[in-house]
Amino acid sequence: METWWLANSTTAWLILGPLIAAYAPRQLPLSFFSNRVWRYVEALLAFLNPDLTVDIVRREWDDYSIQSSNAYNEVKAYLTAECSRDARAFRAEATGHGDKLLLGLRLGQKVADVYGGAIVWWQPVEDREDGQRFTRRCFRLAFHRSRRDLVVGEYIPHVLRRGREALLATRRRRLYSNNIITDNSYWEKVWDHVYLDHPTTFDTLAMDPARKKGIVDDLDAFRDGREYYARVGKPWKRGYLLHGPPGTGKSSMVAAMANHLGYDIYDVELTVVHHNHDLRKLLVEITDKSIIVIEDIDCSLDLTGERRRAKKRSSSGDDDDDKPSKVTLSGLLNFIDGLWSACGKERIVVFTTNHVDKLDPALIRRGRMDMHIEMSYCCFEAFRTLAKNYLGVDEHPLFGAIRELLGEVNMTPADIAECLMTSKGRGVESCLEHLIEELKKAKAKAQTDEADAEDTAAAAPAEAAESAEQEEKI
Ligand SMILES: Nc1ncnc2c1ncn2[C@@H]1O[C@H](COP(=O)(O)OP(=O)(O)OP(=O)(O)O)[C@@H](O)[C@H]1O
Repeated sequence: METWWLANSTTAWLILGPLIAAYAPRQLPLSFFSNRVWRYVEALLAFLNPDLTVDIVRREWDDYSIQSSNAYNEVKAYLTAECSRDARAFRAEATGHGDKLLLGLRLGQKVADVYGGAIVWWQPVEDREDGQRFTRRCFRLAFHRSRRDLVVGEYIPHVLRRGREALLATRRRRLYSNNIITDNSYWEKVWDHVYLDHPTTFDTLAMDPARKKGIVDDLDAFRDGREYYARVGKPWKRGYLLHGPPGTGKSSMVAAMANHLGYDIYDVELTVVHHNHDLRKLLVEITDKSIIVIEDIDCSLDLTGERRRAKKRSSSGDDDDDKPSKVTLSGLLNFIDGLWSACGKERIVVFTTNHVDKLDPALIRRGRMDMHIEMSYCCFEAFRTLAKNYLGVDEHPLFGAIRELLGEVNMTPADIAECLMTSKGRGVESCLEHLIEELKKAKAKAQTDEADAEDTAAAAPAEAAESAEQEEKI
């Protein structure tokens, strides 16, 4: 009899237990049970369903913002590297390295992991919380409640650390560009990306070697500066202003920086960002270890005009002036040192311009743009790098003539690279001779332009006097 009762009650609990655990209301009115009875019920429920779960969500959001989660990507990388062998259903992704595919867990696929003697379960799931309009994707971690301290205190940090390492090892760097943001795009993708395969490195970038070394050292100090930035209480961010004529290598410098540091590039096209608050949407989606670039910043927005307009408004007392529909200087300054300082780390911002004198000093003051780098016309040392890149030579008897001409004439590295490319296949000597011809032509043109300018300057007072005389007669 006793055995029968035990068998039947055990079977009943095995069937009913999970149902009670799943459906029992969490907050029954306390008046219904005495405290003590309720505690027994809680203990029973815990006994029947002792697992705890933690969701690592892909995107974190509150009522006002949405943010990609680094932790989600790290968990994904960890599971792909360490646990996917036991899975049966996969999701394949291109690695970008040859024909290899990376196999990740498919939605719903459960895998086990063992750590410190504890078994935990991972499952990628998609669900919708009560009251939420949108489904959310997450990795759900389940473990026995007795392992809570081990899992939360040691296992999760271990997973994130290993995931970060796996991401770094398999990562293909990306070049992001921003989409047009509409009012509906709160939940849409604000960045698109392609994989970054730019060949420029600091070895192939043509510029004065001492200045190049200064920049590389500065980048290295930044990359290794986690503790330094924490100690001095500054956000781990750095700003570079690249200025110089077209074709001197500003974009190439950004690519070299990204290749050197192993960072992604976020290329911000400000002309399609219609409001200051849209910059915020872009910013919160940017991942750490990235370079944010705004090219030709002087052309991207009326940075000088906004201050003038502000002055005019305050003098006329007209606050209801039509608001600028585009990003303003103050919006951009907030972007750089407001929110920008408050979230994310290990980020670099780069502005490029052909006209540094047009920029508002507030935008480029030290602290916002920490290092101003002038990209200038090709010097002889820079030419040597180009000769090595394009012709594969370190020395040549014609280098002397080229050195002399480069001291007298301004030619951009882009123009020199073009000369060396167009004469490809003709042999080194012939290439260099072609370049010398081009340099001589450029020198002759510069001399003619200078003479013309002098003539115009000399003629100007005589012309002014003549027109004044005519005005007097009238
Ligand atoms: N310093 C340089 N070192 C090596 N190559 C260079 C350099 N400058 C220019 N080039 C060559 O010229 C091309 C154009 O250069 P790049 O776009 O980097 O110049 P830029 O200063 O950004 O020009 P722009 O102001 O017009 O955008 C590059 O693809 C590269 O081949």
